[in-house]
Amino acid sequence: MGMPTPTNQNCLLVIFGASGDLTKRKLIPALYALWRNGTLPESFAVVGIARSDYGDEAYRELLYDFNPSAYDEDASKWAEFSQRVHYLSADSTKAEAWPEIERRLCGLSQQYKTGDNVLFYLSLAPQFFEPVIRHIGQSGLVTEGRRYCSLTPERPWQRIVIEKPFGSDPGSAVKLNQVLAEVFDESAIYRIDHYLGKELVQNMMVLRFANSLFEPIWNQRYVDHVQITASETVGVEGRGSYYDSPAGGAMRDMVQSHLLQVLSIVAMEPPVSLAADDIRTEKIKIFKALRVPTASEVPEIAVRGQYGAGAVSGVSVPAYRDEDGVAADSQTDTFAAMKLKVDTWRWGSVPFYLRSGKAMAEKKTEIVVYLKPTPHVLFREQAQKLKANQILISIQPDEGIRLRFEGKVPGPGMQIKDVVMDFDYVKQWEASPPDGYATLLHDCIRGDQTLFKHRDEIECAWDAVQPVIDYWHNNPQDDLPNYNAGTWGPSASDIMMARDGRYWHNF
Ligand SMILES: NC(=O)C1=CN([C@@H]2O[C@H](COP(=O)(O)OP(=O)(O)OC[C@H]3O[C@@H](n4cnc5c(N)ncnc54)[C@H](OP(=O)(O)O)[C@@H]3O)[C@@H](O)[C@H]2O)C=CC1
Ligand SMILES: O=C1O[C@H](COP(=O)(O)O)[C@@H](O)[C@H](O)[C@H]1O
Repeated sequence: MGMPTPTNQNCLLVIFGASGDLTKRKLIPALYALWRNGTLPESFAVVGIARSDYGDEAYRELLYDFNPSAYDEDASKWAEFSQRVHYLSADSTKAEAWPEIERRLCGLSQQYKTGDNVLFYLSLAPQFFEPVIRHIGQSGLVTEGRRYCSLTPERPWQRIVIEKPFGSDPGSAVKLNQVLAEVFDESAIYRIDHYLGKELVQNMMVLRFANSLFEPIWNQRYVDHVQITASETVGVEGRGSYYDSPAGGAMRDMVQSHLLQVLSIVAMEPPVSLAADDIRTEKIKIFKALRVPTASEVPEIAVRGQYGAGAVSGVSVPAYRDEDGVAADSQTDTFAAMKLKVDTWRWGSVPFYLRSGKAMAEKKTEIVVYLKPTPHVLFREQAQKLKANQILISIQPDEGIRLRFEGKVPGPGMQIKDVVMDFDYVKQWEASPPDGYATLLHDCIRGDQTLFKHRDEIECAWDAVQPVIDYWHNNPQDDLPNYNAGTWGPSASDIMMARDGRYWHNF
């Protein structure tokens, strides 16, 4: 974790799914950014594998043309970097493709002197994870005795990065973990969650553990509740058939993965050190402490939404059910909200409210910690107007941390109004936050698992949300769609908060 530092670890990066959106939009630009700031190893090369038919040069052109703005105005820099990027047309899910894959990887590792260090990146649809992992295991690329990750340059390593979705329910996640464990040691498995690469998520650790200001109040004695929101203005944007499949929906796509990860960092105990294992140990405890709801509790603690037609920032958006690949009577949740309890000494009865939705009024990802009122209200005449103190961590956009508290209005008398103290990331550092994929890829290459999910985190996260998913599956909702595109989601989610005497942070 932390600022990228030069690494002396050689590495051949093998991307499966190299013609896809993620590779073109995120992975190659992130590698280029790392190369530009000198944080890639000297001996480094990329080989992309997919079925589409390209030669090396045509593939480089494909990458550049997809996203020219990611590669500077200085075309010579891209030309220099891209010489390290190669392409192999092969169907990695098929055994017959593997002799050629092995031959090519061996050739490139000799050419670039990367030795036996290989980073496999599965940028594929989830149905291809298992066959490709098995083929990697059967190849000569991961051999017995080398299935570990090592920080010493002399000892070769092979690691695997696996993209989301990590399973679609507890059973499939356990199965995928088993298949991975047959080939790789846990210390060589990098389950990526791009939210953990976001600067303000990482800054949460610093906020909590490098300051004496926050930690003393970070508990059930002072915290009333915590809200974690990830609202998006986009709809499903061409991913309708995936999103509307049994593996899709906001609860699986966002809450089970990203939002629970964020929650674990908000809720964890201080680790004994910054070592990856120590941090992950504390996160795992939080995942184990998530209270698993019963079916009868679901209507009280969870809300499902689906958007109908509307407008986002003045632009018309069709109803979810009118998107390509979506069933006309779809029950899929494009919005999900859930109240969770973390059964630990620190958090007692403090509720954590999570919500995420597509086609909403605004794009924002934030954590808001609401503090309890003072034990005694001295300003009785204004008691009704006093607002809860809030610690707001804005993950994106407008990255920063804002404290909201009560202040005196200037002039005679004692008028009180809430004021904001603002740490604005861009103003403070005079730079935009780096892209999370650069941080995460760099960590994979240097062997730091801090920002990657352990198998236990994934399995417990599924356990916590599965009762809600099952309840929704067994109880179709006849009021869908129940929110218009461009709004803050279904009224049921406000009602869930109002039942607890609370409201969502919407400004
Ligand atoms: N795109 C994004 O922003 C994000 C994506 N992800 C995850 O990353 C992974 C990749 O996503 P994305 O790039 O969007 O997906 P795409 O559909 O754009 O790309 C998938 C890749 O898989 C290859 N592929 C398709 N069918 C087969 C097949 N039968 N056998 C072998 N290869 C096949 C395709 O190449 P070809 O047809 O040439 O073989 C292509 O390179 C997914 O798990 C996704 O959930 C996660 C976060 C964000
Ligand atoms: O993983 C995913 O994340 C994106 C949202 O990511 P963000 O960085 O823009 O907040 C979401 O659109 C997508 O559905 C989901 O799979």
